Amino acid sequence: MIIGIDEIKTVLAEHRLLAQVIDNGSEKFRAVTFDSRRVSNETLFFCKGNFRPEYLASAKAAGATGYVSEREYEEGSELTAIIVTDIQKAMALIGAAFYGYPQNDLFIVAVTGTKGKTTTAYFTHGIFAETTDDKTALFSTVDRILGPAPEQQFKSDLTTPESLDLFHDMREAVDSGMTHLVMEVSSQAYKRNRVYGLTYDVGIFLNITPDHIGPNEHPTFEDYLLCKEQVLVNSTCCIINAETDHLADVYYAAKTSSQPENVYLFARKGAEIALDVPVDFWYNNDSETLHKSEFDLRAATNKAAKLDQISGHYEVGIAGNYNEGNAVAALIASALDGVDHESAYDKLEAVRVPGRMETVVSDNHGTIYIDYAHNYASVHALLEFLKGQTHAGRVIIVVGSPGNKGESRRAGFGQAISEEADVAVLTTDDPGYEDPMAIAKQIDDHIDHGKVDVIFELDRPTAIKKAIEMSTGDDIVVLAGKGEDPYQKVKGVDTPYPTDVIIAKEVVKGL
Ligand SMILES: CC(=O)N[C@H]1[C@@H](OP(=O)(O)OP(=O)(O)OC[C@H]2O[C@@H](n3ccc(=O)[nH]c3=O)[C@H](O)[C@@H]2O)O[C@H](CO)[C@@H](O)[C@@H]1O[C@H](C)C(=O)N[C@@H](C)C(=O)N[C@H](CCC(=O)O)C(=O)O
Ligand SMILES: Nc1ncnc2c1ncn2[C@@H]1O[C@H](COP(=O)(O)OP(=O)(O)OP(=O)(O)O)[C@@H](O)[C@H]1O
Repeated sequence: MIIGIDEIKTVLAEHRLLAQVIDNGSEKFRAVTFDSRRVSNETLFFCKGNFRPEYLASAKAAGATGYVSEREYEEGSELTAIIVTDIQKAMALIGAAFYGYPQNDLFIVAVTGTKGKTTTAYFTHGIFAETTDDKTALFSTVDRILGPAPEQQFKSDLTTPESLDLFHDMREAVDSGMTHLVMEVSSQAYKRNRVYGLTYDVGIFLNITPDHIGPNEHPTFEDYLLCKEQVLVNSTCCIINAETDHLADVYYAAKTSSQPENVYLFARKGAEIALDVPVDFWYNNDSETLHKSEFDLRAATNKAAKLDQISGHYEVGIAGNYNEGNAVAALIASALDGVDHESAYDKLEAVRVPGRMETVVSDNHGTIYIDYAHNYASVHALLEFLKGQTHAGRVIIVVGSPGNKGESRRAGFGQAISEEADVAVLTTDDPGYEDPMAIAKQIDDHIDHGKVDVIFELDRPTAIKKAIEMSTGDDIVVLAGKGEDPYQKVKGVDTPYPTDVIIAKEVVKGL
């Protein structure tokens, strides 16, 4: 790939981002990166985030011939300097141009929401994989799928990648024959302008509850909501869960860029809708067990009747009644691309998401559920669902909360535990640079000790062992928050961790 300085200047000027160009003769760039460790000859280097000038010196030594930055650096002397007013926006725009606007060759479904993004992305991907003959890429928190080769399928580091990585991966997907892309879009992606300028064919908004509010994420809930709504503002068609909090705000955001006939609302039958707009699709639970849910979906407006191929009966193979709503969103998205009912039905049943609702069964102790739930809404929904499904004795939960992010989760865990659990084993979950005991105590501060027994055990494998060993056959043991995450993030280092599932299986084997 190659990009010329004139194209860069035009792109930036059109978006009022160009402050100055100090031209040192570089006409073209053959690579773009924000990481000095990935520089090659004729690279355009981006100085962003917690950047240090020595990175630019390293980039220059490695062959960079130009840099983009919000200010001039001595370390970049002799390089062409492109000075911009917003580095993150500039990076997204230049990234799209450098990789030849790969988004134009993809039908893109973007999914956002506090909870259910990954599951909905997997449902949507499952349907499209079937109907496009596996020509659907996936950018999710768990996996990235860029093409058919094994090396094009790998674990993600971020939910929504940095813009240059995003457009690079889209280009690779297109060049590998992909026609569709399903991507999760985090609020942080908008906060950091990783997806600036990108538009989607379909945007899905699932729900919003307080989360990701803290020093490195969003300053306020309002900021979090605003960033999430940007997915709809940048989508041609919008799908909204009409049961979401702040529905009016979310709906008005969708209407800023989509005609009302392109905005679809769905809800569970009987739900009270907080806005006077017709719901396009209603779904109704037929039956649910700990292994699957069955539901019926009906089009309810003239607009929805045009997508009537998805009215019908469905089965999803991931337990948790909230997954029905996630599946409905995926069905509407697929209908907007003309997918027919039969193939959709078959695929939904088979879709699984690693680390969501996994089960380990023990003989004389409780059944163990491992789930990625990691805020108030998801822990509450999970525990309520499990209690409704089993005639359980006690609910024993093993849980921690990450350091340096999502600080509001700590109070949320305390609240959900007080409402739904009997015993809480407070432990470690990605403490970062914080003291895990201090985090555990903050969760404990929000637990009602009249209802819940609390045990502190910071070594997570030992916490899991204690929880399983104390359980009896009627109890439910829930290992929350890590799913199949194979690391504990400690002081900036991804420290290998066997996963909750493997630890639970080992404990059960040794009982
Ligand atoms: C707060 C935030 O979003 N930070 C992201 C941001 O960090 P940053 O720009 O400050 O980059 P940095 O890693 O500190 O390094 C600074 C710069 O120096 C460069 N560098 C560094 C070392 C070197 O030797 N040479 C060099 O050039 C780096 O490549 C980088 O460009 O850009 C980095 C990628 O370049 C991200 O890894 C990093 O995400 C951090 C790890 C993170 O935890 N992000 C979370 C909050 C996040 O984004 N989460 C959302 C999901 C949230 C949800 O569930 O809704 C997500 O989309 O994943
Ligand atoms: N629609 C929903 N409402 C409430 N809880 C949900 C919903 N969908 C899934 N969950 C719960 O949230 C957990 C995480 O689900 P999922 O990974 O799909 O969400 P996510 O939005 O991708 O999460 P994150 O942003 O934390 O990565 C699930 O394991 C489940 O417990």
